[in-house]
Amino acid sequence: MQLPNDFVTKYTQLLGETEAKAFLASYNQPANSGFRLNPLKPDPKNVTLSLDEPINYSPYGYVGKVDGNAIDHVSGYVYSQEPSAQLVGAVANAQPGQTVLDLCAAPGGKSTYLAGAMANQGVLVSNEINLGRARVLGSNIERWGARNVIVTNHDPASLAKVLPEAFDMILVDAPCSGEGMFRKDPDAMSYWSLDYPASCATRQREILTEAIKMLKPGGTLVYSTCTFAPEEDEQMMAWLLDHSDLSISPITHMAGMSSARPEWADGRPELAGAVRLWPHKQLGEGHFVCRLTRPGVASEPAPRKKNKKSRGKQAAGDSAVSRDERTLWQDWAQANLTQTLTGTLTKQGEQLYLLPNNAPDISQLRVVRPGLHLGTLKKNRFEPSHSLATALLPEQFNLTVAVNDDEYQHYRHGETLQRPDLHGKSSVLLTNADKGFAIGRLVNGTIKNIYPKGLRV
Ligand SMILES: C[S@@+](CC[C@H](N)C(=O)[O-])C[C@H]1O[C@@H](n2cnc3c(N)ncnc32)[C@H](O)[C@@H]1O
Repeated sequence: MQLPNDFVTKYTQLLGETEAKAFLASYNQPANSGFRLNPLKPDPKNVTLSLDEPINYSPYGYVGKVDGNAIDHVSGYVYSQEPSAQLVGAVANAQPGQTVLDLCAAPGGKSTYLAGAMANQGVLVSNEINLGRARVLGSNIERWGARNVIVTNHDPASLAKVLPEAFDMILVDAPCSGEGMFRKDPDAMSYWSLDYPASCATRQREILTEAIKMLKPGGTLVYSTCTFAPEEDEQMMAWLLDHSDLSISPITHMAGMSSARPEWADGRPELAGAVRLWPHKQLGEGHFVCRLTRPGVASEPAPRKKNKKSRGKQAAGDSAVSRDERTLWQDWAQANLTQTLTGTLTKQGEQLYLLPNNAPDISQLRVVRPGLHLGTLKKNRFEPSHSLATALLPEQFNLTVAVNDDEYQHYRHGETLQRPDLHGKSSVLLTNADKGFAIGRLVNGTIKNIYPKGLRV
């Protein structure tokens, strides 16, 4: 790979001749692929991918390449994520019941990690500034089957205005100069110049300034990049220490991890508590991760104030859903599901969602996905959402239909399936290799295809 001359010179000066040689040579090696299993699934290891090469710092992580059309991927049993990116979720260590923000979240690698660790308890707000990318994030959250995720589309400053001190944990996986992406995406190199890290750093300071406003006292902030530039890594953390009450909470080292380099910033020793993953020292593209905590103890959240503007047309809250609409959903759920789902019904247009319990007030936010998508409210009829296929367990459906590999392909093409022995009309969960991947509509022996057009092959 032809690296920019300035890049070579910069890292030769920083690392010294010998280490720089190994580092720069790593760019001639192929990129590493990895994936994570989904702890939200009933039997997460039930996948056809090899689990022979676990990633030591990522409890559900393995080395290997995912096929996007395979049932493991389509059913949300696995998420493709290169090994070193998995350290971020591991360090964040999100807990069930927490209120968590992933501020720069698309396409969702870290958010799916956090959601898996939270076990559908608590609330994860996954925010993405770019609407197109926020929609991709929404569909990855859907495939992963997480039920407690609210996907928003905001710049950090406008989010901070609405959600001050709202989160126990905030992840800032910052937009960066992406020096760890060059192997995966050589085009990323075309943006690079000697000045590029400094311009990325300006944006990172803006993002962090807003992020810390949203952190509760006692909360944790995790900052990460996929670049090696000290301007965006150690120097950014030194700046944050000077501009906040946060302090670094050192990351315990495991094989392959290196300490961050205080001497590449202002030399303060605590910066060594952050971690660098280098491509010449471990299997992965490279990352910088730093965990910081805010002093204090979080107080109980203040009771929600009713917002005058949003009353009546509230985006969040049961009040937005009429009694008839609620009945449509409840009738469908009673006929097709074995368990009641908890949360607050909310709607966007004719789309019905289940907002997780204890969700922050989202009525002032631009929301792409307010929790679990339940389905579409039609006139006198409820159409279940595809999300239910990946978010619910097979035993939560009254009727599941196992399909073979050919039928799996056919259904994903948009074809109907035949089951002459099944009578009546109902919704069914379709499974392949015991994994729910789609909802179908049974009408007297025929399973009509309601697979979303955007997901068809
Ligand atoms: C490194 S990527 C995030 C990757 C993601 N966390 C994952 O694991 O899949 C950074 C994200 O920040 C977003 N971004 C760009 N400018 C931003 C800004 N000024 N404020 C917040 N986010 C921004 C980008 O659109 C991008 O999706």
